[in-house]
Amino acid sequence: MTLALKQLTRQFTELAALDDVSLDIEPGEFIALVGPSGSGKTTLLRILAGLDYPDRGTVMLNGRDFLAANARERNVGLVFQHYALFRHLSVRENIAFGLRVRPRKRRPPRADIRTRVDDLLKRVQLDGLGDRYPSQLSGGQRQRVALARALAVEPEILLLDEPFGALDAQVRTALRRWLRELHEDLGLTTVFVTHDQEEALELADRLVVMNRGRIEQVGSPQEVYQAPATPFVCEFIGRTNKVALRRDGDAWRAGAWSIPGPGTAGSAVAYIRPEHLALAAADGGPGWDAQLRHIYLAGSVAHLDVHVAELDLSLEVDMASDQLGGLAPGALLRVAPLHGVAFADDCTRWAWGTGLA
Ligand SMILES: Nc1ncnc2c1ncn2[C@@H]1O[C@H](COP(=O)(O)OP(=O)(O)OP(=O)(O)O)[C@@H](O)[C@H]1O
Repeated sequence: MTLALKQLTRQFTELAALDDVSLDIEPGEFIALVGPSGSGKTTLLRILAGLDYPDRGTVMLNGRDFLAANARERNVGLVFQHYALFRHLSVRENIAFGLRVRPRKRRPPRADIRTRVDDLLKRVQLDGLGDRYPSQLSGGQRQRVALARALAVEPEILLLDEPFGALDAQVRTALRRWLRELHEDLGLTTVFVTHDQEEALELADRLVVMNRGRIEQVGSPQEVYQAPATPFVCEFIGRTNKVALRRDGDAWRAGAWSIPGPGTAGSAVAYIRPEHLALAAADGGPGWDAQLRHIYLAGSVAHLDVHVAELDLSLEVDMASDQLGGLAPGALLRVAPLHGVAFADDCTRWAWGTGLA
């Protein structure tokens, strides 16, 4: 039941909202669409939902034209960021709506609808609130009702656009784990739009990173994080340090540190994750002399701001808080990149260190 998107293009203005997007979504997959505002995520979701149509391209499901089916026939569940509930219906009635409006032949008996609504209320942790009206709920509770309503019709494909955008961090974390379990329990195929990278990295089987209507990279969270395919992905997913390199014989050099690398271009940029910078006492090994400026403690992780005078560059180094020892601002250190990827001016990409591709 692969959902095969081929060369989708959607043009509202001169700049295409979707530009030649192709993607195969496998049954049971949890896909996260990530990208900056305006990159085309919602447009893609709306096309899958049957709320919009591409100017070019196809979507096939089991070899059948998915775009030819109307929104109801597609068997998708939808939750948008501001997906209004019916204000004049109670929570129960909202959840039951999709079942009640079915043609008589496909409509479950009343008692079954009641049982299913009870079950969904429990699943979204709103049992006891079924008789309230949307105006009597918090924003987060309303989104959970919207989710329950989308699930009531037992969709095969669940489409979610920033469903937890309105929730506070703790509830959000709890709900996303719950959503992942639900996705597995119900055997759903889920496409999830989020601005929150951490959410995407934690939840998804595969991330689709979008930029200006195009797909920059598709891969598992680990692939996208550890082996970003483009400079955009390096900067958009996770945090990274950027170090300018120049060609030096067979190597690429930044001050006292150099790495081998291909290409004939004159300059390049290395992208190094904060946790891939190692700190050591100043012993003259490969790396840079640096001074520790600040330590920002964030629970189990410490973010260190170190300054490399020879590059006139501040770098962010992450380490486990319990490894800090006696480190204090002002300390003189040696900083050495362990892994990273680099892109030369002519777009040649290479990785160094272990565990990267
Ligand atoms: N109905 C429309 N008419 C004109 N332009 C539109 C329309 N819908 C979307 N766009 C434009 O298409 C581009 C992609 O929009 P889209 O909503 O898909 O982005 P997004 O990645 O979902 O952004 P966000 O994260 O802010 O929701 C934007 O430049 C947007 O302004």
